[in-house]
Amino acid sequence: MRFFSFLSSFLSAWRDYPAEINTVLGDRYVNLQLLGEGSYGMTYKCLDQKSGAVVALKQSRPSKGEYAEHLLRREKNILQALPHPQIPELLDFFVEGKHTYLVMTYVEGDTLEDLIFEQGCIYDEASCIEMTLKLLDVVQYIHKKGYVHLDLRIPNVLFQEERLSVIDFGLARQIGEEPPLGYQRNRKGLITSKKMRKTRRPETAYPPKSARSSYTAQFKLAEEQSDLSDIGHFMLFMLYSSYESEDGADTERSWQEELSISSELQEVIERLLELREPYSSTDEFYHDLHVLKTKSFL
Ligand SMILES: Nc1ncnc2c1ncn2[C@@H]1O[C@H](COP(=O)(O)OP(=O)(O)OP(=O)(O)O)[C@@H](O)[C@H]1O
Repeated sequence: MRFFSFLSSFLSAWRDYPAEINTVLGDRYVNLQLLGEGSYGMTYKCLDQKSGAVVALKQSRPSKGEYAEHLLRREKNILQALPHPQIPELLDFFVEGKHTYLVMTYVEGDTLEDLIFEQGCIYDEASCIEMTLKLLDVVQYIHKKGYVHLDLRIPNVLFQEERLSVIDFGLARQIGEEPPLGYQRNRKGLITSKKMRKTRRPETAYPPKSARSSYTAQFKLAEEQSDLSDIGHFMLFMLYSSYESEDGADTERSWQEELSISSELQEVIERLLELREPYSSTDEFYHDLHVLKTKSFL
């Protein structure tokens, strides 16, 4: 039994082996770099020989069969439905042999994850509010179009100087839509990751249990609140970048106790994380955050 499971994982790894650098995919796209490997596909940075542009190309994993193709087709439809300068534009989609390919614009910039954990950027209350308002411009657009992103994590938000972009619509759904059958998410990069522990926070203090449960739920509900809850975590990541733990303090404290933030911002985040009355809409949250921004610059 063990031998068969070993053999099957060996065969999957062999079939899914990423394309070599400089391989031409789809007779057109030259692989410059493997950007990442997800559960259902691999993403490459490629040179489009026809247009001369650098693009991002997602390739399905053959070992995941038709299901990987189905997920890429979904993502293609969603990108097509959301034309926006801060969302990747769908450029091409094709099936070749065992693979399905989705080609989109390559977004330059650093992810918020890199800015915090690799480059040591520090965000105070005012800059956290400023960045979140920028993110909300895109999120409001997505929601108004009738979709939810459902994966608004710090590796999926990129900054190029002042410009913010949102990527990875692989989990996005129409509001109210059921998740695609059989989908299992690779939950890497969540707030419980080792990276977050680098901040020397007591591990159990954050996130609060009720907030963590929305992450550990196998499927999020396709409603605005799911994205708002992600934005709550997004804001806490930014605010923890300026947190310094007190030497020798090993008592467990909640994020509310650890972070030196205004009571107004704390209340906003508690509403996002549903620790108190949740926001009834993204617009209501936007309004409150805008009021806070105006106050913090007075
Ligand atoms: N349009 C894009 N422009 C630039 N980089 C991108 C683009 N789309 C994805 N990436 C990068 O490619 C890598 C893999 O992206 P992908 O969307 O497959 O997400 P993942 O989180 O690695 O996989 P999964 O969501 O399946 O777990 C990530 O590092 C991401 O930053």
